[in-house]
Amino acid sequence: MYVLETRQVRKAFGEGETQVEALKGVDVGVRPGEMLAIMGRSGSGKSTLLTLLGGVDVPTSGQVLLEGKDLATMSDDERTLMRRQRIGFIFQSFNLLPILTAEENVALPMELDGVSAAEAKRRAGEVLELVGMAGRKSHIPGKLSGGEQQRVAIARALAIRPAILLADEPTGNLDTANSKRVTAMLRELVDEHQQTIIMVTHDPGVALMADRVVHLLDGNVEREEVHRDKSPAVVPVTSAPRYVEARRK
Ligand SMILES: Nc1ncnc2c1ncn2[C@@H]1O[C@H](COP(=O)(O)OP(=O)(O)OP(=O)(O)O)[C@@H](O)[C@H]1O
Repeated sequence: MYVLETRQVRKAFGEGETQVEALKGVDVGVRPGEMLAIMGRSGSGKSTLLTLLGGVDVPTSGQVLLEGKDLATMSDDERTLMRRQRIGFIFQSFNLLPILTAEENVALPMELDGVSAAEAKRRAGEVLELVGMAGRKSHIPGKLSGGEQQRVAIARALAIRPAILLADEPTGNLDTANSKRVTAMLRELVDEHQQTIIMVTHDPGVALMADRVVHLLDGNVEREEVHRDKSPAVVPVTSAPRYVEARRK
């Protein structure tokens, strides 16, 4: 059972001779408490796929199902609400407001969503603690390292307790040390809090931390690598290799 999945998703941009088919019939899904990485060279369709998975855009054909419900059957308002309440987004650029403290950056979207200031502050404290930033909650982004800023952005995304965290190149702007710290933290969210994560990455080291990696090529799934099998029917085999590479039919 997948929390979020695509079924034969196609996405075309433009018309006629200038039409680009960014996705050509993609099936991917993420299981509860699984970390799925999406890789592929530039232009292979990764960002387009993430946009569809997050309900920011709709496919030309095929389905995107969140907990079994087809996003295309929702009205724009319903889809926006679903996105605000069920999906957390993080990006390569941290998108923090420079004049607000870490705590205020995390609390603000909740307050805009109608949560009281006191409750937003309480929840901000909780998620900043979760990402190891409780000690720096009064700092403005300019006083934080890139890795710390990304952790604040992750806290902001987690504040709504999202069913899925979607990450577009979360380590793309970070040096190696910070990239490792942020990736380890995402892994911890999966292992200790069963957070479900889908992340697009170019970095094979980051992808190695995922349970599964889907490789896209020219708008199709090229292959899938399983590092840790999170399917319910798995029987542990002690002699199994560290990961199994399965070519798709
Ligand atoms: N809004 C759009 N209008 C027209 N073409 C688009 C649009 N968005 C994406 N495309 C095209 O769809 C294809 C897939 O793009 P996409 O951004 O999903 O790839 P990507 O794998 O994320 O690339 P990158 O790693 O460079 O971000 C590309 O050929 C791109 O030019």
